[in-house]
Amino acid sequence: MSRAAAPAEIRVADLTVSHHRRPAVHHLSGRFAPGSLTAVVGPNGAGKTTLLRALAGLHRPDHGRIEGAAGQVALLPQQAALDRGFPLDCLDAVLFGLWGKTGGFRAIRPAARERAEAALAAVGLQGFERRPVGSLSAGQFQRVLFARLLLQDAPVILLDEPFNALDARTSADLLTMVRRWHGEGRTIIAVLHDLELVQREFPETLLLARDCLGWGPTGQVLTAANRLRARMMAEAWDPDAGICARPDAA
Ligand SMILES: Nc1ncnc2c1ncn2[C@@H]1O[C@H](COP(=O)(O)OP(=O)(O)OP(=O)(O)O)[C@@H](O)[C@H]1O
Repeated sequence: MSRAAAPAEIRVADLTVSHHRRPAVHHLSGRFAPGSLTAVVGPNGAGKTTLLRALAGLHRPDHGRIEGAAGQVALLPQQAALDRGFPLDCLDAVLFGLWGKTGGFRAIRPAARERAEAALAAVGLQGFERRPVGSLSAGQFQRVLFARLLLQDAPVILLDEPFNALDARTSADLLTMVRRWHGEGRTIIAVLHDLELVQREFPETLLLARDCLGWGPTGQVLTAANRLRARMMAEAWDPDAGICARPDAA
């Protein structure tokens, strides 16, 4: 591992997370081992983003517990969830990753600025420091967000659809960074839709369709039967279901 502390095990116990009291993640229990590389897959609306946000401490569970995640997580949000309309240049967007630690740009030290410049260079964006983020292509912006993760140097990295809508070259470069982080002993949890990529690169998989349909070695989770079940549960999704509709729920 480079500089980050070794990750702790993350344990999820009977976790339910809701939007407007309707569960998006329902009674999930399991563990992410330190240094594991896990794909979170499932149909649209399965609760994948909600789970990542809960792990990052951005969405409070209404039932159950998350242990071991607090203070060691960095999150790459979905690009679609980000507003690129405000006037921010690439260097400041990377430095924004330190916001929680510094409390504002005035407190940014020259050493942090140098590390942010080095992070931009590491993702192939040397010379982009003063470019407004609003002027970047989707791929360039994703590189900026990866530079921010580099600067954050967290033991646990959460990635929400990190390769969505990227060209082959950008995806390959960013996948190389994910492999490197994994090689450094960090815990990586990534929401993905490309099941071929998952089968090739991710040893562990959590298959979610609000309820957990499988969590463990990818080959054992991504069976044809489990994938069919996930699709059927997505089709059966009832937006008006009450909280904790599962009959055997505690
Ligand atoms: N802010 C919100 N307000 C109300 N409902 C929400 C909100 N965010 C998510 N939901 C609902 O919670 C459920 C899970 O959404 P979530 O975004 O976690 O799914 P997902 O698996 O990440 O989907 P996708 O693959 O489409 O990104 C969906 O039914 C969604 O409509």
